Amino acid sequence: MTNSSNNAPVLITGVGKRVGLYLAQQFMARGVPVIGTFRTEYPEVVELAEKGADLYCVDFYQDAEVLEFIQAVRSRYPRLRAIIHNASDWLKDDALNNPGEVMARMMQVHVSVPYQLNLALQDKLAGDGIGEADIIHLSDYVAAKGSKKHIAYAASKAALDNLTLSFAARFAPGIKVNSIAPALVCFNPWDDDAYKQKALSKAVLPREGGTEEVLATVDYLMSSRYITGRIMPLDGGRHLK
Ligand SMILES: NC(=O)C1=CN([C@@H]2O[C@H](COP(=O)(O)OP(=O)(O)OC[C@H]3O[C@@H](n4cnc5c(N)ncnc54)[C@H](OP(=O)(O)O)[C@@H]3O)[C@@H](O)[C@H]2O)C=CC1
Ligand SMILES: Nc1nc2c(c(=O)[nH]1)N=C([C@H](O)[C@@H](O)CO)CN2
Repeated sequence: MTNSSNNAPVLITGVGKRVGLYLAQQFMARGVPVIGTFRTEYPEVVELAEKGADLYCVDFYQDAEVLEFIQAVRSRYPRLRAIIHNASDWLKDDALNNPGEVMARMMQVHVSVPYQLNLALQDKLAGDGIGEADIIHLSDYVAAKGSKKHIAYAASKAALDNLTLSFAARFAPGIKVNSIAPALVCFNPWDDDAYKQKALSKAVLPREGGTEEVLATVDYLMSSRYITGRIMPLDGGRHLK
């Protein structure tokens, strides 16, 4: 479990809801400073800021906002303990009646922004010892399998996993870089029973993994000093069916 030993903050993208919000809340509860990005200012975002999180409203589809965020972090923080790239837009291929725009958005939020943040903040992350700092990419089981209705999304998550390989090699030995590839963490409010039963039936462990499992995997990776360049499955045994 990551506590506030040297008090360097953890940077988490997409803290407005669900996984990102849970990770931010849990790190804050441990006394670990949190830098977070959000797009929509939900009440939970306001609450997180009131508890001391340093939050920035950043739409990753706006390049200027991304660059402004990078400059703000670089000017305010001498060190970072970790960067957790959680922000994600789960667009179907027919979402915008413009496949080119869908692909552009998927590559922007899941690949270009993590790429820019990793390069721009590497010197803030570099630890003194071996593997003392972390970059964690939230990927997806479908990066390796594909998806019939989220082709662009799955391709962008596969590209994100390729960033894991490249940055792990480039940033060693000070910084570990790994992906977490969940299958089913948590359903969305609009998911009906038929969808839920179909999704649950795809794994030999038929359940939602839960945000707690994502945090446990984050903690495992951050406590390691010997795992890098790996895609950590979190999928209930999807590959066994
Ligand atoms: N939930 C699951 O079962 C699974 C999740 N994953 C992955 O785990 C991670 C967390 O999942 P989950 O919590 O469900 O994700 P959600 O889709 O619920 O939340 C993603 C967050 O990213 C933000 N975001 C989306 N687009 C942008 C953008 N253009 N600029 C800035 N922020 C943006 C959203 O902001 P806003 O609220 O304003 O839209 C939202 O707060 C994601 O990377 C996801 O792909 C993988 C497999 C399964
Ligand atoms: N950004 C998001 N990515 C994904 C989500 C989500 O809600 N937001 N949900 C899934 C599903 O859980 C899918 O894996 C099974 O229903 C995948 N990615």
